[in-house]
Amino acid sequence: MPVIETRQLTKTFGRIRAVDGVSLAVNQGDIYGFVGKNGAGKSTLMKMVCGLTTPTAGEVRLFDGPPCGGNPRIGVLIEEAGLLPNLSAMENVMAKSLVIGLPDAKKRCEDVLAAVGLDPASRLATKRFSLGMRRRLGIALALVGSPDALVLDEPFNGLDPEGTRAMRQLLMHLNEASGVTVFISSHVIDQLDRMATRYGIIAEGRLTAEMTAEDVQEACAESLRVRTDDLTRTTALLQDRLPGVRMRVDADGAIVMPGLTDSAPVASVLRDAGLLVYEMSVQRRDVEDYFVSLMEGGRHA
Ligand SMILES: Nc1ncnc2c1ncn2[C@@H]1O[C@H](COP(=O)(O)OP(=O)(O)OP(=O)(O)O)[C@@H](O)[C@H]1O
Repeated sequence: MPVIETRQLTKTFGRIRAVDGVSLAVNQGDIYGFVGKNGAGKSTLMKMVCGLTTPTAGEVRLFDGPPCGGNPRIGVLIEEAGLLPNLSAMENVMAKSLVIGLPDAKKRCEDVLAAVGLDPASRLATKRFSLGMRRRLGIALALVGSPDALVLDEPFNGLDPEGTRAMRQLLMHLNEASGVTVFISSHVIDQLDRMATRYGIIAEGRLTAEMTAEDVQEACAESLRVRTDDLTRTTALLQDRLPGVRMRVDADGAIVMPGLTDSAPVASVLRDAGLLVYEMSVQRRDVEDYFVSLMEGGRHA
């Protein structure tokens, strides 16, 4: 079941089409990594999902129904809305838990602050917080109501590598242990790698690709790359002689066989057929390079 669904969602600011006809579905149990360069439209889409801004066109559906204001089943971190600057971290989460009517609020607030690495006993006003501390508190506020789903816009911004790792682990634990669905944006693919179960790529307001973590693994797996003087014959021959081997053809006419690293059987087929081999190499595509190419607006190869 889709927890979050957008249908042809569009937002324009004057002539800028910040989000341009995006239809995506975040399913129950997904950690959906929403990836795009600065200004690609991630925050604008997430704000529409959370009802913080109205769509110019299209529709948002939450839990298979129309969105209702401030849905308590969804915890949100978008920019820094909601921090009370003169209050401490504990007072901030307590304020939110009173608004949503949490039972046993004090214990829940202490637990959630500890989980994000903030001291519940600290009296420091949030206006004195570093960017990383504000991010942690924002995540605590998103979590305090034990939501079924989280919408997190660039949650790792301002966190150091150790803080990023701890936060990733926390989110993965919530997903695995409690089935919390996570819709998370980032322009740094490294932050989502080995965490996201699915990805959506946004470039200039458009969803240019959607894929599973397995798709990414396959696209970036070690592959044998072969280029000969006759692509059609080579493809037919390899399909015939090496059944079960997956193949794709790259833009330069090379046949790429993901997962195959032993060149001997391929070399022998090509030699017997008298084909001229221009190139035969084992290559591995860098995950970051792959995403950068998709973020530029390229299609999912
Ligand atoms: N309130 C606004 N008024 C005018 N233009 C806006 C407004 N909000 C966003 N935009 C424009 O819409 C486009 C998408 O912006 P958005 O903030 O959604 O991108 P983003 O992918 O979240 O970027 P970042 O990673 O930098 O946060 C950008 O061109 C931005 O300048």
